[in-house]
Amino acid sequence: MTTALPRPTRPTIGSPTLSLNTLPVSKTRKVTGNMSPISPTTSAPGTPRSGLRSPSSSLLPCTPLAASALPSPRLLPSTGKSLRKTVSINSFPHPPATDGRSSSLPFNPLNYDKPRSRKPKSPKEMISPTYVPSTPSLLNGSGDGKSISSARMSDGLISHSSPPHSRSSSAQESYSTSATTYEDSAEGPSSHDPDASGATSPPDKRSSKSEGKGNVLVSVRVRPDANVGQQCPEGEWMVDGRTSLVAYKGKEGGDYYYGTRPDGALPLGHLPGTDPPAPAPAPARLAADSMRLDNVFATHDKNARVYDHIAKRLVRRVMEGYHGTVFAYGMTGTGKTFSMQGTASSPGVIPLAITDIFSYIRETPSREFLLRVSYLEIYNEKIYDLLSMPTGAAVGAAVQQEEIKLREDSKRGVYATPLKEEIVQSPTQLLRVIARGDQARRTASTQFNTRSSRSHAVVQIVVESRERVPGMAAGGADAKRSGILPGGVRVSTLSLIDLAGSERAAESKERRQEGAHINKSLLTLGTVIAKLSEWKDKEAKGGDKEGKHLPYRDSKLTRLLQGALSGNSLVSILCTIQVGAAGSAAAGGHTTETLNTLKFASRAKNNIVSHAKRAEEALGVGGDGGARVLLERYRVEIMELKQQLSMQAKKDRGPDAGRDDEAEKARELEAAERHEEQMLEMQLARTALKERIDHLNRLILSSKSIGVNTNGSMSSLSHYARFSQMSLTASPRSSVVTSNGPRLFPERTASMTSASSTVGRRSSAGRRFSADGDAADGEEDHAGEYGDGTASLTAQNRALRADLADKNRYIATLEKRLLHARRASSSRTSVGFSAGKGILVGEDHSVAAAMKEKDGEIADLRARLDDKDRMLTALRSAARSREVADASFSPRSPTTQLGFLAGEEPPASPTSARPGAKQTRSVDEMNKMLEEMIQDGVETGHIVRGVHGSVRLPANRTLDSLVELPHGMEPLRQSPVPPESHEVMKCKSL
Ligand SMILES: Nc1ncnc2c1ncn2[C@@H]1O[C@H](COP(=O)(O)OP(=O)(O)OP(=O)(O)O)[C@@H](O)[C@H]1O
Repeated sequence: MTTALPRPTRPTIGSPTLSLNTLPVSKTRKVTGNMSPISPTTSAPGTPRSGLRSPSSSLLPCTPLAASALPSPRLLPSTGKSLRKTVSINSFPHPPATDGRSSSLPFNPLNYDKPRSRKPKSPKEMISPTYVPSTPSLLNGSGDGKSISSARMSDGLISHSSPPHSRSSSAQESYSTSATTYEDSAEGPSSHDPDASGATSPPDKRSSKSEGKGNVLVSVRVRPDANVGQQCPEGEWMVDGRTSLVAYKGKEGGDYYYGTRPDGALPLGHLPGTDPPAPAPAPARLAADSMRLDNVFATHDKNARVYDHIAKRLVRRVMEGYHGTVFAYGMTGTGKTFSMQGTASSPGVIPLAITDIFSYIRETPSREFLLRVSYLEIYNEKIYDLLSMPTGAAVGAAVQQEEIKLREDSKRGVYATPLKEEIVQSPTQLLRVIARGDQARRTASTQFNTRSSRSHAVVQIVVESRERVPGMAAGGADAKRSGILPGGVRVSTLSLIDLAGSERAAESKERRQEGAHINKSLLTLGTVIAKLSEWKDKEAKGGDKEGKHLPYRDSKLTRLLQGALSGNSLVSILCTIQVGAAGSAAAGGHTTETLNTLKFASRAKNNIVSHAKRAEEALGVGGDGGARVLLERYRVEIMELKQQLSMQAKKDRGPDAGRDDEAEKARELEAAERHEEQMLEMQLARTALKERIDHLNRLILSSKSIGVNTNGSMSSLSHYARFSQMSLTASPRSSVVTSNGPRLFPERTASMTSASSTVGRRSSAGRRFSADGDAADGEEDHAGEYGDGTASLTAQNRALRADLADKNRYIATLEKRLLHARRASSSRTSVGFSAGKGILVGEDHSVAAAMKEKDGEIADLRARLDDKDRMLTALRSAARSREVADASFSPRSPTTQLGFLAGEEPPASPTSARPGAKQTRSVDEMNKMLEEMIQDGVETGHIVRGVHGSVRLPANRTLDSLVELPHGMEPLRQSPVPPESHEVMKCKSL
């Protein structure tokens, strides 16, 4: 089945150390010193250029052969060594359809075939019905009391049948690692019993018993010799995977057996937690520390098989809450990196573990998980963060990094800090992170390995998990409502360590220095492990429980492994060796090293006693340990953020919504105000227009009233002429006053026309100063209504008063408008006037300009008002003079002689004066003055004298010409006359 891995997604949860994923770029490792980069030509066929490791094509499974059948000595390792290629995480192989492990095609994590479980080749291969590992262990299954259905294969390895549900690990995103699976039939796929001791017993009891001892797996893997093809090159060595036996029958070093004796009788060596084996008829030179190994992998065993036996169970336990450590130990070039990282066609422990981790997560919907990964190396006794290394750094360039130190606390044990941890959410993402670290790791060409790891590399995957409460994920609303919080968070760590290889003194100084550090740290590791038995004894006696006498601090490696070595972790050790026929390159000079490795394995198996316990569930985020529980921290953070969000949303809905409403209301209000303003403006404009019309009407009427009395005397004519002139003079001014309006109310142009028409019509009804010079009409008019002249003066006075009142009203209106405009904060809308155009609503005018204009208008109006006052005073005076004159000539009107117009002040001292003479004189003077004025007007052509003594404008003159007053007349203050006013005047004059 072809499946596709999901594309890596960026973590949605932030972390202080979270960084964006980067795609692996170059697969070549950074090399140090004189290391020569791997040549593409040295890559095994089918290996992608990414620098992935792949097995040599010449390395094929071999069958143990008799020493006599061993091939002849091979080339020197330096010349015939197989090449090392870095595992390309994102180019892992497509598991082949047949066995899933022999494809040489580059692996594409995004699309590969689901591998099939490996099946026994034939029934004959099953030679042993059941194999129960002798060491009780959570890792080999015996320790937890679970039955492991396993079958020994013809090659001596164990094959366990897979429970139906267990293969989900090889579903999407998984590699087949199924040579061995263990039965968890009692556990449902969704209920991985965290109790490692079995499903039939109360978890805690059983686990406390079983967790006490023997949780160390020690395995040996023999690397094939590239120069001998499929033939087993053991020579003095015998490797039997079937019986987990490695035996050396050397002439010099004696016989060493690791594993079951060749005769299959009894295991060799002492098993921890069991009675010492009965004295066996061991070979004479049986090594004292020889003992049974958990697994011996022959040269033809693939990485998947190795993983299945040494790490699969441990990974599962880690997912269940145990700390787990897997490390590869061995001489340089023996296959540690090959086993841990693997190749494109044969992924190693790390990628397979990652696959299983995510498979487990998929199989466990009842819990939620959070994974973070760090990757460090110990190089020359210094710790470097491989995830913080600058990518693309020059080969051998000094890496500037903050010094990473090891610290210890009661909950976390020993840990490196500051170390970048990346949260990962998919296998691809995790693999890429590790691939990035691999690129940064220091490698160099050595005598035995063209790409020798010059550092110990530690991948740490921290697994946080918590029981998922249905409907309450991440402390959601349901959780809050119900008040039930999800369970505590369990934190466990899987450490996958690829140690640098022990080696002899190298030629180059740099290599020697590196080698010295490597050897020293490995020696310290060996010493610590060797002393563990001593510590065990002391611990059993109640002393040195903390193992203070153990030299953990002698090297960074042992310090970092302290937790695992002291038993807090499940441990699986893979020791890699390379054996060869006597005299072969593989054997030559390496026997001692190989034997040392086996001794190390033996000691580790003997001495390391794990009492690993499942991690306690951390509740809350307090405390040292709790503070690192990101799952809990994030849950709390998410809750807080959700609260903030809801508060914010409320705020937004409340005040903001209120703000919106307010804004809406404000807008409406503004619009309403604007509308009101417009209406007011219109109203004002209408009012002003009406006032102007009324005013003009009054003026016309006034002009009638002051029309030259055709029945009267010349005095009367002169009076009327004079006043008519004044009135006419005033009329334009009055028109000017109202014609100032157009500047403010240009919309009245049309109305103005109408008004003018009205004026014109009315004028036609009673025109006095007809421009056409129709004297007859004028004289008829004069002869009519105002024959006596007295009434006309009174009427004129009244008209002037009305005009004054109009002006006052108009001023009040303008003031009101000005006030309103001042109140308005901005010049949002104003009704602009444009000559000849309609109302322009919405034009923006600056308030200041409008105010200034209005101020000017008001001042102008006030000035005109003054003019009116003066004119009124003059009229009063004239009226009085006339009345006095009338009284003096006509005894019929004694009452009017001293009469005053209503509201007029009486003469200052009517009784003291001699009215007769004075009044006669003043009337005469007045008549004289008027006559002079008329005469002036006639002489200058301003006025045409009619037949009956009436006056009119000449045909070619307009009212404008009347502005030029006859000599002696007091000129009234002139205001600018807009064109409209002339229009009006013209209309009037028509
Ligand atoms: N089991 C194996 N099958 C095929 N090839 C192997 C096996 N083990 C190792 N090799 C090859 O041997 C070479 C050296 O292996 P590797 O680099 O893993 O050794 P190492 O122990 O990590 O060395 P060092 O300690 O120097 O890093 C590589 O080219 C690798 O492909």
